[in-house]
Amino acid sequence: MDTSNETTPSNKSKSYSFQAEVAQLLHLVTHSLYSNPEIFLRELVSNASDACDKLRFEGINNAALFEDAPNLSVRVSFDTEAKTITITDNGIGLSQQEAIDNLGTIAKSGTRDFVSKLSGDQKSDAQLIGQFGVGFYSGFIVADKITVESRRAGLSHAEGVRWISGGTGDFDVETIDRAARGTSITLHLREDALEYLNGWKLKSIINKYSDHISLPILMQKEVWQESEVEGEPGHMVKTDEWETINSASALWTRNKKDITEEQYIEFYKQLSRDQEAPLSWSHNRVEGSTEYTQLLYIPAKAPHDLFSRDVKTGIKLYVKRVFIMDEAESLMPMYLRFIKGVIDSADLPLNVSRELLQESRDVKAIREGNTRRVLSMLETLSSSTDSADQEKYAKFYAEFGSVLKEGLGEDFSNKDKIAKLLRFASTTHDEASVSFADYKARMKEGQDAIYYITAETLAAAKNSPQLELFKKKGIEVLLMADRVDEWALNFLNEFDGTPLQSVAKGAVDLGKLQDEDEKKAAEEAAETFKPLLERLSTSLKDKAKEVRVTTRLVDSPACLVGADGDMSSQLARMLKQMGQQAPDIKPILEINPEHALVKKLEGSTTHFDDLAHIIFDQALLAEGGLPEDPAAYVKRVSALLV
Ligand SMILES: Nc1ncnc2c1ncn2[C@@H]1O[C@H](COP(=O)(O)OP(=O)(O)OP(=O)(O)O)[C@@H](O)[C@H]1O
Repeated sequence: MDTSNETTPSNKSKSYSFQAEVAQLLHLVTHSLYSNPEIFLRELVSNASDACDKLRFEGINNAALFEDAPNLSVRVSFDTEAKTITITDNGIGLSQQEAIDNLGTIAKSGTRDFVSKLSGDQKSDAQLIGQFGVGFYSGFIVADKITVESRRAGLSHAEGVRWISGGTGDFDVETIDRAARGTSITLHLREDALEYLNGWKLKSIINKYSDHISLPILMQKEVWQESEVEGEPGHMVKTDEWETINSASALWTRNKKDITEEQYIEFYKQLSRDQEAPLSWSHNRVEGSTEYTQLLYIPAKAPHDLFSRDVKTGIKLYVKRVFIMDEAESLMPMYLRFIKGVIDSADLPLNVSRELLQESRDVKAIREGNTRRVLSMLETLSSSTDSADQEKYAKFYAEFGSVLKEGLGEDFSNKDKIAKLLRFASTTHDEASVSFADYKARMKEGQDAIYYITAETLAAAKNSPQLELFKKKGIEVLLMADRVDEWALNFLNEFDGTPLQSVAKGAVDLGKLQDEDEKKAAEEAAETFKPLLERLSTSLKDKAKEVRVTTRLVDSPACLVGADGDMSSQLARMLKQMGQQAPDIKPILEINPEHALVKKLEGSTTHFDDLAHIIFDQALLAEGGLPEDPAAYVKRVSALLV
C-alpha cells in the first residue's frame, strides 16, 4: 500500500488509493458486461467461510478468540428499502491495517500475474475474469458501493474498522466501535442488480454454489402473507427466525452415494478456482493404521504457473474437519502438484505445523496413499476402451504429461507405473499417443531395444539424420521433444525387461537387425577410410571427440552422436540456456562413407579444412544446434559457392 496516497477527507476517516492492479481490475469488473454476475455471492460466502476456518485454526492455541460466540456461521440478509445485501460472518475478522492491506492490494502473485495478462479488450478480458473469479472485488459486479465493517478476533470493541469504497480509485477507512467479532460486507446494489433483493433468488444461488460449505449459512425465514387489502396479491415477509439453507456438512464427509456429480464438480470449482469441470475424481475413506478421507481431482487444464519455481501443490489439509492449511506440499509428490483436493486426517494433531508434517509417519502414509490413488486413476483412464475416457486421457496428457515425466526421477518406487502412463510420438505416429507397451507390441523380430531420439522440436527429431537407417529398415523410433524427456529418460533404462536405447548415443548397434554383410561392409569402410578419418580428426580436433565411419546414415553425409554415458548436446544446450552449469561436451562426428560429399572429401587437397568444418557445422545444424562461429561457417560456404 502506498501510504503517500493518504488524504484526510474528515476527522474520522482516511482515504487511500487502491494499488494500480486493483484499480485496473475494478475498472474491468464494473465496466465489462459480466457474463455471470451471481458468482459475487459465491465469492463472498467463500471468503466468509475462509475467515471462520482461520478463526478455528487460530483458536486451537488460543480459545479466548472465540469470545462468547463459539458457533461459527455465515448470515446472508437483504433490505429492499435500502437496496442492500449483507453477508456477515463471525470468523477471524480484520484489523484496520489488515483491511487496508487486504482490501486495497492484490496479495496473491497468481492474481497479479493474471491482471497483468489483461489486454484492455473488454470482451476477452471479461471472459478471462469470468474464468478466474476475482474474490472480494466481485462484489462490485452488482454494487456501486461496498461497506465492510469488521473487528478482528482478540481486539477490543473500540478497535473495529469501517471500510467504504465506490469501486473506483480509492477507499475510506475509519475506526468504529463494533461489538460483534468478524466481518459484515454490505453491498449497495446498482439499479441494474435489484433482482437480487429476493430471498428465493439468493437461496437458490447459495444452494447452487455454496451448498458444500461446512458452516451453516443462515437466512431469515420468510412466510407468505396475504394482503390486507382485498383483491391485492400477498407477499413474503421476513420473520425473526434464522434458518440454515445449506447442507452445512463438508462435502467430503458425506457418503459418496449422497453426492451428485454436479456437487462434486461445483466443489472442485470452488476449491481450485478453475471454471472448467475436472476430468476425473476419486473420493475414499481410507482405513487402517492411518485413517483419513481423500477427495482428489484431476483438473482438465494446467494452471499458468505449473512450471514456475514457487508453484505449490493443490491439497488442502483438514484434521477432523478443521481446516489446517492450503498447499500442503508434504501430502503429494511434486510431479503430481497439479492434483487438487482435500485430505481430512483423523490422526494428526490439530496444531500440526508444516515442519512437523514433513517428519510425520502418518503424513508419509497419506502421501503414499495419495500417489497410489492418483496413479491408479490415471491408469484406469489411460487403459479404458471407452472413447470418452481415451479423449480425457489425451487431454490430460497434453496438459500434464511433462510434469508426470518428472516422476521418473522423483519417485523411484513408482517408476514402472509412471512409465506405463507415458505417451510419445514416433516415426509412425505423429500424435503423442504411443506407449512403451504399444511400441513393444510392434517391435520387429530380432529387435531387442526400444529406440528413441531426443531433439529440441518434434520436426527436428523426425528429420534427424540419425533416423535414416531405422527408416530404411522400417524400425519405429520414439520421438521425444519435450524439454524434460532427456533428463527423465536418464532414470529409465528399460521398460518391462526391454532396454531403452537412444539412437543418438554410442555406436549403432542394431544387433540381430543388421545382417552380416552390412557389418562386414562397415568394417571394411572403416579400414579404407582410416587416412581420411585421421585427417578429419586433426582438422576438427577442437570440435569433435572422435571421427568415425557409420552405417546409420543413408542420405546425409554426417551426423553428431554422443559417447555412451555423456550428456547429450541438447541437454547441455538446454542447461546453458537456463543459466545452469553444463560440461563442455565434444560430440563424435560420424560420416557416411557412401555419401558423395564424403567421397569428394577423400580426394580433396585444396579446401579440405574448410570442408571438414562445414560438414561438422552442418551436422550440428541438422540436430537443431548452431555453429559455434556462424560467421566463419557462412564465409566458408560462400567461398565454396563462388
Ligand atoms: N469475510 C472476511 N473476513 C476476513 N477477511 C476477509 C474477508 N473477506 C476478505 N478478507 C480478506 O481479504 C483478502 C482478499 O480477499 P479476496 O477474496 O480478494 O482474495 P483471497 O480470498 O485471498 O483470494 P481468492 O478469493 O482468489 O481465494 C483475503 O485474503 C482476506 O485476508
